[in-house]
Amino acid sequence: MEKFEEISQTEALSKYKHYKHAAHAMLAADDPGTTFGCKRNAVIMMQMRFDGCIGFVGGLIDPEDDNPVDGLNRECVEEIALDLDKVKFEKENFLLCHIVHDYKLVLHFYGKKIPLKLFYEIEKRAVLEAEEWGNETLGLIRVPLSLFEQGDINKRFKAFLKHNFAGNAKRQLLTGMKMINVVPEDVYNKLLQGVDI
Ligand SMILES: O=c1[nH]cnc2c1ncn2[C@H]1C[C@H](O)[C@@H](COP(=O)(O)OP(=O)(O)O)O1
Repeated sequence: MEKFEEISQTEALSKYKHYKHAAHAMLAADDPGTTFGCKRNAVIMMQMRFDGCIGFVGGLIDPEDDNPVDGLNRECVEEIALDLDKVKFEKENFLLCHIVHDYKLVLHFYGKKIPLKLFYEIEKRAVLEAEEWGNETLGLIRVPLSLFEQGDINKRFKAFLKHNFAGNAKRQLLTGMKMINVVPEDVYNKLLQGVDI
């Protein structure tokens, strides 16, 4: 079983520089819309990967990169044709770092919120322009964040979490959405009812 340990990014980039490093990122936006009468709250972008798992955009970075965020931006251009003049990940968008010693792998995670209009533009551009579309990236997915008003209120989100996730993407999702306040705290707590982080 893979064991993901949280580690500071500084330690990961010094002591474990010789490991493989990957960087992935969460893009999110507030969404005032409704789906079958339920408020959507927000959208988070994930992708269906070539291996059938769900993950975030990003990938392995070159050892020559000064900082993982440079490799991340390059992967975002390849996978979703991200227009870096409009949205670019910066060092300040760093959220979490995990290490898996068995695989000599470090996973850096970033996240930021953007306006909904821009989120939609990124989705459309990815299909038309991304070099890796249909290859590494089989499709973009919006994480369902709507709640029912009664009963099994977080049924949709819990069903989503039953998919297979790449690496520690599920943990990145649950932790990252809290760190960048993707939804208000009360909505976050309801979404996570009965969910193990
Ligand atoms: O979204 C993710 N979150 C955490 N770890 C992930 C995610 N997606 C993949 N991974 C893991 C799986 C692999 O061990 C490495 C490298 O990932 P990948 O994106 O496949 O890298 P390349 O596209 O091959 O450069 O991270």
